[in-house]
Amino acid sequence: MRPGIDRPLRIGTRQSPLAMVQAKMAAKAIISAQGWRNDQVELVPMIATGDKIQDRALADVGGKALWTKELDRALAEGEIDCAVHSMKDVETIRPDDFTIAAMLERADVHDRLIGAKTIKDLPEGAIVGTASPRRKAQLLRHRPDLDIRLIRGNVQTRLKKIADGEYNASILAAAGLDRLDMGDEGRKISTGLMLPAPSQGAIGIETLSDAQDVRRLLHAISHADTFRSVIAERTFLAELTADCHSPVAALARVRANDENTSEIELRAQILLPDGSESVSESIVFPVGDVKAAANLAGKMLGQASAELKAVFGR
Ligand SMILES: NCc1[nH]cc(CCC(=O)O)c1CC(=O)O
Repeated sequence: MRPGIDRPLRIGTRQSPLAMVQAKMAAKAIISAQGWRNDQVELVPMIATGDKIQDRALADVGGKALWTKELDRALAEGEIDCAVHSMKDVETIRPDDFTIAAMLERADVHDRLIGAKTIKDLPEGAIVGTASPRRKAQLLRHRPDLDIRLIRGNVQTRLKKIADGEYNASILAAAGLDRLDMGDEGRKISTGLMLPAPSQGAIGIETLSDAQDVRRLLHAISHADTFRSVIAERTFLAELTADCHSPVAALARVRANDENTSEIELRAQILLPDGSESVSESIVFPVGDVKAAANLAGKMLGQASAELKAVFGR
């Protein structure tokens, strides 16, 4: 049975509005690359554990696995042929029998501030809602006076909480807002002020390592520069042994150098959770130099205080 030919290709996704849009983007890319009819693919929406928990920071409950566990099970048991993920929510270390076979071209990597024009413009002591240790630490680094409080829920819920005055402001990924047709919401925060999370803005599609036919379908739609950049960011993250408690930012991009060969620029930041210390570095290395991103992590930890090292278990 060839998926897509003898039966529909089953694409697993979370059920949240953002996940559904992203899965449809992946489906569309496969359909157009193969010249298929719409009914040759089928979306299989599933509820992730993380979607049911709204009152605690996910980092305190079980981290990124909350987003992938149910889809992982469905993939392993053959209920779906592939799973679409926000790469930002995918653990750095994945089961060996799974392969991230494609990434769609990365969207806007920036974070957006909702509820104020700039971080500077926020009133003294303003309440900013976020569940991200990275955004919290970065905000406090610029504005130690801010009152950072936990906010959960999907994008629509968060916007409502700000409109209702429960929070003065919040920060959301531009990619998610744009994909939900809420591109007018908020103001872009520069990457110099707020470097994004590793993998932000990237959509990945995972399948079983031995599913050669599905891997071929996915390979045909993969955006090579996005793939390389995100792998560099994830290599950096893995070397830090960071988890979702850890305030870490990383952003890579592929660019051409003077000799017209491709190189990767990787910028990264690690912080203490209260923003009182941060180490920022960047490197440029040839595409294919897989060790370089890992080396950057070692170099940055070398510059960190004992307290900051301890955040990464050193
Ligand atoms: N952690 C939740 C999450 N995972 C991916 C996105 C946005 C889409 C993306 O980064 O690709 C978001 C929401 C947010 O951070 O605002």
